Amino acid sequence: KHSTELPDYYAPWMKVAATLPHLIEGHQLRREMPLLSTRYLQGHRQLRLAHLALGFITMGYVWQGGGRQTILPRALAVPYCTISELLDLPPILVYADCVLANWKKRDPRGNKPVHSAGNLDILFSFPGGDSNKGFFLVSLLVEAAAAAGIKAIPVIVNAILHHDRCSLETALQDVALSICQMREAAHSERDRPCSCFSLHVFGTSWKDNFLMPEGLVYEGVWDSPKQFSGGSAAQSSTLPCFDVLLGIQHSAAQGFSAEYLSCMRDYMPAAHRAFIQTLASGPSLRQFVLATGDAGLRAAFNRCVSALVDLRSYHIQIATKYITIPAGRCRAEQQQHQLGGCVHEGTSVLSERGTGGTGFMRFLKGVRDTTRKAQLTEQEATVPTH
Ligand code: HEM
Repeated sequence: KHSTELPDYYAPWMKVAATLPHLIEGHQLRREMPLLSTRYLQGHRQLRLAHLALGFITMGYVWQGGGRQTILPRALAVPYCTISELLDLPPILVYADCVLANWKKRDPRGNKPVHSAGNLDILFSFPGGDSNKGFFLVSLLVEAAAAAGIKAIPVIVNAILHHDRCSLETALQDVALSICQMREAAHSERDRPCSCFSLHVFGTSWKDNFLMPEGLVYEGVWDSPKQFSGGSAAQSSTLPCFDVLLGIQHSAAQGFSAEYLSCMRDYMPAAHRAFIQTLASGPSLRQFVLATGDAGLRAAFNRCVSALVDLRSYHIQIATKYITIPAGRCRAEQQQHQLGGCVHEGTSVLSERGTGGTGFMRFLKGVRDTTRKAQLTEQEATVPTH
């Protein structure tokens, strides 16, 4: 069962996390908080919920003043790092927190399917109201659409091991359909108010960030400051799973993409990481399809690749709509009015974010173009593979 509540003992965390936008806007997020033990947290789901709540509080605390806060107080740092170690996740808000764990059913007893947006709500958010809620829920629906494709992966591996072409073709169709449905899930939510702007401020890294060149001091945990990357959908394990399945390697001409993407794996839940590693060390689907010389299988494989190219092309459009355009608008506003306030103070952080300001477009297009090159051609199929 998905956890949306912690034992009463943790009410101080849950209360602060639930009122975070209000506290940040009023600059009321302060150091004072009781140092709570982590020993009353039971099981993986409660640990994940606690990691989510402390992640939101930490990001709010650090960025409410535009990055002037470089020490995370002991009462936050100690339990946060203990929980992070138990989960094998870094002590920063990750995608697996703010998207995968950050939801509840509006009507828990109702009959509406959980995947319907109308029945979903988020647990925690940053200032920016419905806009960052939109980002979390859109991403969650895209993840839900990927589930059928991920479930087809073990079927594919088994089919390769047993030379079962028929099951393989059906499972590849399931993967292609699921990737198409990820795109549709993102598209169907296009009218939802969604700006990643506030998320890009409050989800910012303290790694390679000029505002916090040393990183963040986790008081009472480590003697020296630590650097970690902020939450990004690049930490989703869905597309890396499909990349590995289809033998798409983002290393070729793009050392930069490869390094960033492989670094993002450290921000995924341990089980997701392990799944991707196991898949990478298993039999090669690509080699198997080539070796069979079966045109039907090749077409099914290529439909998966095309669906992934379409998804990445659409993703480029949404990144433009939700990041490039709002960030440009905000910078222009800033120049005109010299605005203050925490969100605007954080604008400069944007240019240093993730893959680096406008550089992310080049990165996203490069990744999409490498995906396109993974199409199997008839000539390739006739070249002996060993
Ligand atoms: C409003 C929605 C979204 C926006 C604005 C957005 C924006 C971006 C940006 C700017 C990057 C560059 C890397 C970075 O800065 O960290 C990125 C990378 C990435 N995003 Fe998104 N993203 C969105 C939704 C999603 C969703 C829902 C998924 C998948 C479930 C996703 C998957 C990825 C992946 C896998 C990468 C790495 C590049 C790749 O493999 O194509 N994104 N995204």
